[in-house]
Amino acid sequence: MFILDLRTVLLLSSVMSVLMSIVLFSAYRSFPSTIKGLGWWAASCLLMLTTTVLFALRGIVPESLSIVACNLAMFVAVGFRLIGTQKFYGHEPALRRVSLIVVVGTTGAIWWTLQVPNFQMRLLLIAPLIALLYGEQLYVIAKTAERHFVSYFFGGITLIQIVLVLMRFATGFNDNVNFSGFHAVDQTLSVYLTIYSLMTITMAVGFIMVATRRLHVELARVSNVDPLTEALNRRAFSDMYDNEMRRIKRHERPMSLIIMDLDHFKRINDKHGHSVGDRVLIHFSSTVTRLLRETDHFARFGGEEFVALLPETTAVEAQAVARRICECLRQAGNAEIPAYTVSMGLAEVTSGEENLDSVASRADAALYKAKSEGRDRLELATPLKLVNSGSELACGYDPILALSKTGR
Ligand SMILES: Nc1nc2c(ncn2[C@@H]2O[C@H](COP(=O)(O)OP(=O)(O)OP(=O)(O)O)[C@@H](O)[C@H]2O)c(=O)[nH]1
Repeated sequence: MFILDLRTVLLLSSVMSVLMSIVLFSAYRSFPSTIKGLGWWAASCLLMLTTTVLFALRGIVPESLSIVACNLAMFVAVGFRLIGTQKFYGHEPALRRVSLIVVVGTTGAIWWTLQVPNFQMRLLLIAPLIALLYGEQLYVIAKTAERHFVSYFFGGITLIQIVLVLMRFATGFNDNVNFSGFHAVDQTLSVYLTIYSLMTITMAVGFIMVATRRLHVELARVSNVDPLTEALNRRAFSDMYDNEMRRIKRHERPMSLIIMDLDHFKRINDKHGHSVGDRVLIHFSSTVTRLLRETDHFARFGGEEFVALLPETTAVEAQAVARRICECLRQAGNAEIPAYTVSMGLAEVTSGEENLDSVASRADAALYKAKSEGRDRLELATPLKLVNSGSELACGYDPILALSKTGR
């Protein structure tokens, strides 16, 4: 009959658990503090190691250690996995629920080990409690994790853990179920414990995979956004522009680019200080982001100059957006920041051949005009074909709309 040498399996699983917890602790120390939960996961790996070692010592050390302490370590380890997962995905950690389950489970383990020894009852109590903890972990992953391979992997392992624990629970209804030591391990239990050991390691791999993926996403985000305003930076915006250009070539729908420059920003800095100036920039960025569509792109080009790209939007439609932004800003002044205004230059992009520099310089010229015409207004850039035609119109502007201070 095929019986695995369980002590060897448990020894290997212990070594792997140590290695995994070292990897997770090192990630915990070196990953950005915005990635939460890693310390809990690392601690859970060490506790799982304790569980495995105590289990392997059955028959050698007293049952209060090899059974009661072993179950306590397992409850705390699975609880830590749940808390780590909740913290990782930004949920409130269920500390009370986990503590309650640990207390109930451990009390049951003490009672049915030391007072009224009963393996079957112990199993029927402990297995569903562990399944509950894993169930909540699966719920958090399903509800919050991004749709990506690593999340499916992590969710999949958690689901397998639940199935394993429930299968173990089902064996509790078999009156012959027992564990009388490593000398008398039957095939089913041997396979179950081997899979369980493997799952312990696989779960740690899952932690590392989701944490690494989060680090990747975080780094990509940091390298794409301006740290003060969280708007895109110029490089990321340029990539977005190239993507939208490809779309224009396919669908031939125009898009609009608006360059925005805060008015007399130097005065705000001089009068209220740099930190208030920074707050104005943050306020401006969040206001515009709120007023744009999710498919629009918004970037800070430097200083107090910003740019918005509105795909599938004509100049006429973009003017309505610009008007909304100007109106919103005029009502912005409060105790935190002074009232401020913005000037804008708008260029419509109709050709899939026009590069960002060319559109931006047309919009910039319109912006310059808005500034010289009194600020707090929008000017429309000369269409590309007129710029290139060499006609009289090529050096002039055709301001379809200049927003007055009343927004009309
Ligand atoms: N607080 C703060 N100020 C900045 C930042 N970046 C640039 N500035 C300041 O923005 C000001 C821009 O001033 P100017 O280019 O003269 O423009 P302006 O005063 O807005 O005048 P107009 O654009 O003509 O209306 C400068 O004083 C810069 O120091 C920043 O990140 N934070």
